[in-house]
Amino acid sequence: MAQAYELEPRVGLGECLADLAVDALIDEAELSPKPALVDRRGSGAHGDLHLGLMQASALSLWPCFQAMAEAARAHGEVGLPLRESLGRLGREGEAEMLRTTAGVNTHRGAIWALGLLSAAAALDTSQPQAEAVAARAGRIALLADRMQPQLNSHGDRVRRRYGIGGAREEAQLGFPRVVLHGLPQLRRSRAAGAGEQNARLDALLAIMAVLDDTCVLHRAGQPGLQAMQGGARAVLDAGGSASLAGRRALRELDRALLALNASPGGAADLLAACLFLDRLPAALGGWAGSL
Ligand SMILES: CC(C)(COP(=O)(O)OP(=O)(O)OC[C@H]1O[C@@H](n2cnc3c(N)ncnc32)[C@H](O[C@H]2O[C@H](COP(=O)(O)OP(=O)(O)OP(=O)(O)O)[C@@H](O)[C@H]2O)[C@@H]1O)[C@@H](O)C(=O)NCCC(=O)NCCS
Ligand SMILES: Nc1ncnc2[nH]cnc12
Repeated sequence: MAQAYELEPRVGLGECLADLAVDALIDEAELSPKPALVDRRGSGAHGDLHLGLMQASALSLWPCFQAMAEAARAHGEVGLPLRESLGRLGREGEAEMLRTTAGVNTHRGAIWALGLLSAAAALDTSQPQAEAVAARAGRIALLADRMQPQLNSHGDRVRRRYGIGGAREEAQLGFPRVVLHGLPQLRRSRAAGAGEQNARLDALLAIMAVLDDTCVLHRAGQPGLQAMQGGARAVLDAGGSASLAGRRALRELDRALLALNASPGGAADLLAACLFLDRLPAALGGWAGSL
């Protein structure tokens, strides 16, 4: 069963969306067993991350998501002023995350994805369906932030080396891996009777099977990306994480990615985006209030 979110009348829209975003991040972090990622079992392929840090990082981002939603309501439309407000708030959110984690990058991609989606959801509460919200987020992401400092990120280096789009393009296209792969798989697995945790694992695998994850490419190159995409497809083809054969294939995938030091951190962020979008219509149902 999907989690139910009900708005208390006194809770503001920004607070509601920040709750949804943080819940999605915490649910993603706690979901287990995820291949080579931080979960309840341990740190996966990460020497510098653990579950407590992921939870603390998620909680530290609540004010950032609330402020992004409020900025969207204040600006009232997709445009450069909103894009540049979100860029500034995103950079402040990153700084707060790094203060909380003593410099470890836990959720950079998640700030980007969930920040855009929170803003897009706040812009038009009468259209809370995943496709509409993701498309609106994409229109914001297409605008160039003139204040954006020159990047020399892992993602930037990998994009130039392999000619792939990365986190920015995923958003600009309206989050196709979430809307066309993760969400449909989440719903298919639920409908087939998989428990909620297995349905979420299947959604993660559906995203991994098609994502050019710059985190994996940076750590393990093309062999890592092929292992991630092919291994995730194999789990789903074997019957998904709720089946015995699928569980075996999932253990194989975990072992293969750990051996390659390949962590699908981008796919994990997009699973959180998927959970956020899945819950949004129920959370915003009948919303007629203001901030
Ligand atoms: C546009 C930005 C997202 C910057 O993107 P860019 O690609 O230039 O920078 P990165 O620093 O590499 O961050 C991108 C992160 O996005 C996730 N990701 C990867 N691939 C995809 C994909 N195909 N689609 C969507 N998302 C993707 C991924 O995040 C996760 O991995 C992080 C850990 O990565 P890394 O730091 O490389 O860590 P390690 O491998 O562990 O490093 P070492 O130990 O080896 O050192 C983790 O945080 C997960 O979240 C990518 O890392 C955007 O950030 C930006 O422009 N920001 C500026 C402010 C702004 O405008 N904000 C807007 C607010 S709405
Ligand atoms: N569970 C997780 N493990 C490692 N990196 C991540 N980035 C986002 N979620 C993550």
